[in-house]
Parts: sequence; C-alpha cells; structure tokens
Amino acid sequence: MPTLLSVNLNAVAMLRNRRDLPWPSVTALGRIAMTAGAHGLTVHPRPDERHIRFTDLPQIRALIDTEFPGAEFNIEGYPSDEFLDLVDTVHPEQVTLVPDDPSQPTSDHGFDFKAEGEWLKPIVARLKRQGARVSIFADPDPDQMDAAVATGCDRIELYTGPYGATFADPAAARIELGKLGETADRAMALGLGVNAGHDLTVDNLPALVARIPNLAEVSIGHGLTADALEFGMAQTVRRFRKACGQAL
Ligand SMILES: CC(=O)[C@@H](O)[C@H](O)COP(=O)(O)O
Ligand SMILES: NCC(=O)COP(=O)(O)O
Repeated sequence: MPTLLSVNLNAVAMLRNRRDLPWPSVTALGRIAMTAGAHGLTVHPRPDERHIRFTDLPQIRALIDTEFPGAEFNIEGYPSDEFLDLVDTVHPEQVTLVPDDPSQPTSDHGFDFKAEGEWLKPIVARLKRQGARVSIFADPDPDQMDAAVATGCDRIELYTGPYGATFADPAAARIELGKLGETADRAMALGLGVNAGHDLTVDNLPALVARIPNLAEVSIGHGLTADALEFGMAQTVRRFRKACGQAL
C-alpha cells in the first residue's frame, strides 16, 4: 500500500487571514487538492485561530462528505477540553494529538509517552469511542514506543522536523532518517500504524518512504503550499503523490 497524502490547509488559512476577505479559500484549495488525488485534508486549529478558524471545520467536513466520500479529515492539536469538544462536533476520521503550547510558532516535538502516557489514555479512549482513529505525535525515539502503544492509540505520527531541517546536509539527513526508521520499525513491531509529518518536501519524501515502506500517511502543509504558489495546487499534489511512491 503506497503512502497516502493528506494536505494540511493551515498555510492556506494563514494567507487568507491576512485580510478580512474570504480568499484564498480553504475549501476551494482543499477541493483542488482532493480532485488531484490527495487522500485527505488535515487542519491544526490553534486556540488563537491564527491559521485555521473553528468555523472552517464544518465547511471542510461538508466538502469531504458531499464531494469526496471515503476521504479522510485529520484534525491535529493539543487535547484541551476545548479541542476535544470541537473535534466532537466534526467527527474527523483521524485525530492527531500534538503536545503544542499555544505560544509555540509551530509544532516542534512529540509527546513524552513515558511521562504523559497515563494522562493520554482516557483521551485516546474518548476519541476512539467517538469513532476516530487516534494518532499521536512522536519524536524519533524507539525507546518511547512501548509507552506509546500503552496509551491505546492506533498510530503514531513521526515528527520529521529535524529531518526536514537537514535539506543542505546529506550526512545529517542520513542520521535523522536512521532515527525515524528505527522508531517506525519498533512502532510497527508493536502493532502501531505509522504516519509522518512536518517539513516534508518532494525532495525529502522519497528517502523517507524508501526507509519506511509501510508508512501509512504523510500530512504536508508548509512545503506543499510553497510549491503550490509555484506550480499550482493540482500539479503540486501530483508531484507530492509521486514522491510518496503513488502511481499517478
Ligand atoms: C503537527 C504538525 O507538525 C503540523 O500540524 C504543524 O504543526 C502544522 O501546523 P502549522 O503549519 O500551523 O505550523
Ligand atoms: N502533521 C504535519 C502537518 O500536517 C504538516 O506539517 P508541515 O508540512 O506544515 O510542516
């Protein structure tokens, strides 16, 4: 099964929010991405709504349900009561829990499962009762995986930021890829599915999917939106799908 692509719309929303105007439209760009073969759409609403607004969520839900049934809505975020209530109203196919502090400019680490696993367990159970697949953002650290599986989650999402940061340093990239691969191997041996995301690009994806052949899904926003400005959203999605190893 090739790695699936979920297009993160946060960067599109951030551009829209520069003005009190409805463009670029998050749902229109989502529609183009889905028509070009993306498997799903990802959003990461933050408490200050600086990217995705809470009102975007039902619109994206309706887009998927009416035009792309079977596609997946993935909502990422810190599991505050507000976030969990928000998710409850939209019924995403997947929820990805991320240990973000509201003051962080972007996500920059995974959960410490050894320290926070007990706290995560009832949250995972609640989301699974609502029918969502639960994925949890994880650092590339194989030693964390036993505690990750104990939370009851279905998948981890490997934090690939440090790998993305090695774009000008092939030797460093090999080291980061090794850590990601070892963590994925351990997670899969324990029965967890593995997603990945953060700072992935058409250039760094092929080596990642070659090292982790059963990588279930990548969610990509920043690099993909940058390419969409140059190539257009539809062609960009096709380029990223090819980099994931998908047949076009
Ligand atoms: C968990 C993760 O890596 C992404 O959700 C990332 O945080 C995207 O959000 P921004 O593009 O808003 O930083
Ligand atoms: N989960 C990662 C994600 O959705 C997108 O991250 P990025 O490509 O914007 O860094």
